[in-house]
Amino acid sequence: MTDPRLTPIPLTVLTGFLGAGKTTLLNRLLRDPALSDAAVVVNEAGEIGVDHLLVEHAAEGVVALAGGCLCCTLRGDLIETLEGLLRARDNGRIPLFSRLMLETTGLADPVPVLQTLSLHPYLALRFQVAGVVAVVSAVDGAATLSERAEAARQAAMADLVALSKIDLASGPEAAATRAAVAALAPLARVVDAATVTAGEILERHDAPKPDLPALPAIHGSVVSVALASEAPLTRASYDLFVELLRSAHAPKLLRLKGLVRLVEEPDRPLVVQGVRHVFAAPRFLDAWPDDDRRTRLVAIGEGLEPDLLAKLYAAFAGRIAPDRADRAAMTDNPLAPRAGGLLG
Ligand SMILES: Nc1nc2c(ncn2[C@@H]2O[C@H](COP(=O)(O)OP(=O)(O)OP(=O)(O)O)[C@@H](O)[C@H]2O)c(=O)[nH]1
Repeated sequence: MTDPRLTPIPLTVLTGFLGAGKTTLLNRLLRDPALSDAAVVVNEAGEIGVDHLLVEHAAEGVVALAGGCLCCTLRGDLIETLEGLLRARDNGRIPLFSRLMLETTGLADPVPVLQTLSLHPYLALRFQVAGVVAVVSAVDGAATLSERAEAARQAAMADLVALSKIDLASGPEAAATRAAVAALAPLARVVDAATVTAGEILERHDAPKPDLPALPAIHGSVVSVALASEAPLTRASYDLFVELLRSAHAPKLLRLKGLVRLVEEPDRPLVVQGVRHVFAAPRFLDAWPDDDRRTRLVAIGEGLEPDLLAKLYAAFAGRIAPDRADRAAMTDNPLAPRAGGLLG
């Protein structure tokens, strides 16, 4: 019998522009038993990774994080991550996963990713690319595909295009997105990201791919800015910060995401999800996903100025929470009774 460790592992590349809905789709798929023994690699842009914290995998599931350059050239971190996963699997340190889902960054050029997976001597032996799934937002897909070279290349290399946010899109928006997808990826199957099954995603796809050369650093002037702070923010400070960020940087801002520690709810993080000017209603996770309880935000945008953003953030993150100030004012009040008094 052949050693199961040596059978090539089917690998599905999940790509799509910033905020298109890759993690949302992945989380839904990971609830399907067909993916119960899948490992997940999240390739993240920027210094602070938050995406992997938002992937809801089963407790024993394997989620690895590969950081790196915004455009993800798969040279460096991602290769090391994949090699490390194989080593850990072969040594029995992690479960013998039978599939790999690789979520690329929203700015990834998928061409070098696919080239490396088929040309790297060891990775090509151990993995078999089963398909490329591109998530495209039905709301602004047509504009994104025409304005962003990365998004167009992601769709062009896809075997299957999953249209997300159909629930939010108007009829004309969805129709324009479908037309733009059909022009770029005429052979790809187009499905609804909200209902596509794990089986459809995982089946082996062999749609011929256009012969595109890899482009160097096509993300151009897109910058990723990481903001983090130890002290919790008040809800009011957070809301004001986001409001100012939106009004001052809206045209440049492509994505804002992260976890926020609030004074009012320090034991569970607020999840922030903004895609261009559209911000989802913030929701709380039940608990912090790891030991790091700092507020961690990542802003990605065209020509963002990291210093300006950091100063804006510091103005709010550094502010003393009003409830503490009130308390201090009461305890320091010379007229208040001392021991056993007002505040004990
Ligand atoms: N209404 C609606 N919202 C969606 C849908 N898909 C994604 N979203 C929302 O869009 C935002 C971005 O979704 P993500 O899944 O994080 O997008 P992503 O492609 O993983 O983002 P990056 O990794 O930053 O590129 C979140 O607020 C999601 O809840 C959808 O089909 N319908």
